[in-house]
Amino acid sequence: MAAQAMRSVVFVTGNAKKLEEVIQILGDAFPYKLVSQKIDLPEYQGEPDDISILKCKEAAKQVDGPVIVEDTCLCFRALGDLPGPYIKWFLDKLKPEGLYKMLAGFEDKSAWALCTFAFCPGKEQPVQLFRGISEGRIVEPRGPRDFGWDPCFQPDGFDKTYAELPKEVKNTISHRYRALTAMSEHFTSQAHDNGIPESKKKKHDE
Ligand SMILES: O=P(O)(O)OP(=O)(O)OP(=O)(O)OC[C@H]1O[C@@H](n2cnc3c(O)ncnc32)[C@H](O)[C@@H]1O
Ligand SMILES: [Mg+2]
Repeated sequence: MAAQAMRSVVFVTGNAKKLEEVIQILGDAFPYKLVSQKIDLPEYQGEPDDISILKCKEAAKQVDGPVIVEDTCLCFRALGDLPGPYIKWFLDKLKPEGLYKMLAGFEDKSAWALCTFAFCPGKEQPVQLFRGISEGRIVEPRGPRDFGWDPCFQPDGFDKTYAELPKEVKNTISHRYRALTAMSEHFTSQAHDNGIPESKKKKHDE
């Protein structure tokens, strides 16, 4: 099938590392051509679902076409799930060391990462959400510093932080992997329902 016959969708993010992981995780397992656009969307406040919906609607307005956005929260149980959607600012000011120290007075170091992908087919259209969660705990930072709070998040079942784990491992267990799997499955079954045979859905480079 010719590449131009494939519908494309714009992934809007200002975060190059997110984009890198999304491309690595999706591979060709997505029935749309993913095009990226770097736009720094507003950091909304509120509940994660509401934030993702607002963010996606704004992206659809700016792009004026089908878009995907993603929002990531890091929630500390001892802190009533904060910083949650505000993790970006906490990380920016405190760095991974400070995130770890925030829990010094608490026995419970457990945390969970939530990734929400939001899809909107166009301006003024409804938004669909796809979520993925990874459970873990906040530890003294270890490993490379190239992506956000990875050095201080140790996923359950592993003795390494996200930063220490090989990318191929993080990308098969992460909050982002789980959310992308949910989104991919949805669109793949939708493409199937629309009568596009399985063999044509994935082989878009032929
Ligand atoms: O333009 P967008 O897509 O919003 O990119 P962003 O960097 O602003 O991202 P968020 O608003 O979702 O804020 C999440 C924060 O958590 C960081 N982050 C997101 N996913 C991460 C991951 O898998 N590992 C470590 N840090 C991550 C990210 O760098 C931000 O500081
Ligand atoms: Mg953001």
